[in-house]
Amino acid sequence: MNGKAPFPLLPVAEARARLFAQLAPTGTEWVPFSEADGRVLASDVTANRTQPPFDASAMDGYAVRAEDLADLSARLDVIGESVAGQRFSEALRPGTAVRIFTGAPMPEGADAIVLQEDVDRAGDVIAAREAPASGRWIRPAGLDFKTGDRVLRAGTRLGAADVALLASVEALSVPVHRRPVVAILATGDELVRPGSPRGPDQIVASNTYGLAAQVRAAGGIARDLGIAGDSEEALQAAIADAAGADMLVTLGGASVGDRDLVGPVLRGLGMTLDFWKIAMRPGKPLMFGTLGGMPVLGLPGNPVSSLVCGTLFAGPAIRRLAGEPASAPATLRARLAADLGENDRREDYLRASLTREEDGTLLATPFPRQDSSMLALLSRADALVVRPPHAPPARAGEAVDILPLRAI
Ligand SMILES: Nc1nc2c(c(=O)[nH]1)N[C@H]1C(S)=C(S)[C@@H](COP(=O)(O)OP(=O)(O)OC[C@H]3O[C@@H](n4cnc5c(N)ncnc54)[C@H](O)[C@@H]3O)O[C@H]1N2
Ligand code: MOO
Repeated sequence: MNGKAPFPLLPVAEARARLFAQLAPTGTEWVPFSEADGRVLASDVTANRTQPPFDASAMDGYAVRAEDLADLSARLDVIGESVAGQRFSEALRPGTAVRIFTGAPMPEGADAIVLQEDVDRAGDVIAAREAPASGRWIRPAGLDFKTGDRVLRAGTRLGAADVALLASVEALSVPVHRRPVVAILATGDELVRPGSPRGPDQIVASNTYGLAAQVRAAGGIARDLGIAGDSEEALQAAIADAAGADMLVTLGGASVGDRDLVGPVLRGLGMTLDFWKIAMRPGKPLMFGTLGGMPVLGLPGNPVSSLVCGTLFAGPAIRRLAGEPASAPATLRARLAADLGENDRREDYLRASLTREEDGTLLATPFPRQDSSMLALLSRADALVVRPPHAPPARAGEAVDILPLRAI
């Protein structure tokens, strides 16, 4: 040690709060409801109709007056039929029943359904084996929603059920946030695109593609700015191509080496630096600032560091730009399958596999190697085990927070 105090590192949660503080959702556009899945609502949606629009049967059977069947020796005359799409137009008189099917309107005067399985029918006369209570198997008008009900909230990312609901409430077009355009710039003289000729000391660039996948998963549009060499001129020219994007993500050149020029060049172009270096492993050299109002996130170049920072910062930032609420990725609880040593001052995100015990408990096995260059290991990981700064040694069996990386 040279005796100097270590460079202060910003806690992960504080870094994310500072990032969110600079992000505003994109503007609004209208899309047909049928193309709205994956988009984020810019306004609440209210129902333009009532569902069901009438009291409806929930079962196939007979619409009756419950009081007529209080005595099971009663016989009821079947006087007609109500089907979905065509109601029985008369009212039910005492001592009568109407054949009815699921979803069909209840005839006036009927207050219960008796299931067809509970009925003996001879010609047009029925006897019930079960006495239905008043209201049984009836869906009252408006059970699902009524005209004017708020059925979806602004900030909701629309899924399959939501799109079906939009159809049902006849919200024929809906206001959604524009998909944020995220410019991605890889940096480094050593990098070449996959499939391109390369020299013996060159590396295939991979981070752009992982980041682009994360951008799309978060609802954004990835704009690939290519690879800039490690010179001020190359970086300046490439950064100019980010004009008009909603966010710029740079990859690599974020650390302290002589060729780590991304921060200095951005600051030279007028970027206001918000933070650089956070208490996280991998991902310590993460940088964030704003350039002419555009948020700029500088991710470290190590492939695992890039993608873990993408998961923890870029993804949530893009979701926020796309109109979702500001929130950290959700963690789950799991039990450790192995002992872990004491942690240092950086919040640790350990690549791990997941299995389930017989009772359903998740069991996380951190990989023995955690080098932030090892993409094959990240691809094999099911989750990241989160270890707070200065966590004491942990024993196998202890509960820990995990961040799932794939559906479990
Ligand atoms: N003296 C110190 N050295 C380093 C420190 C430090 O604090 N002091 N921090 C280390 C940490 S932690 C990280 S993380 C790295 C990150 O450095 P950079 O962001 O400057 O990344 P590069 O040097 O540009 O690249 C690192 C590594 O990753 C490869 N790389 C870069 N971009 C891509 C890409 N688009 N696709 C695939 N691979 C990429 C690059 O070739 C290097 O091998 O710094 C440590 N050093
Ligand atoms: O943060 Mo670096 O990502 O430890 O390798």
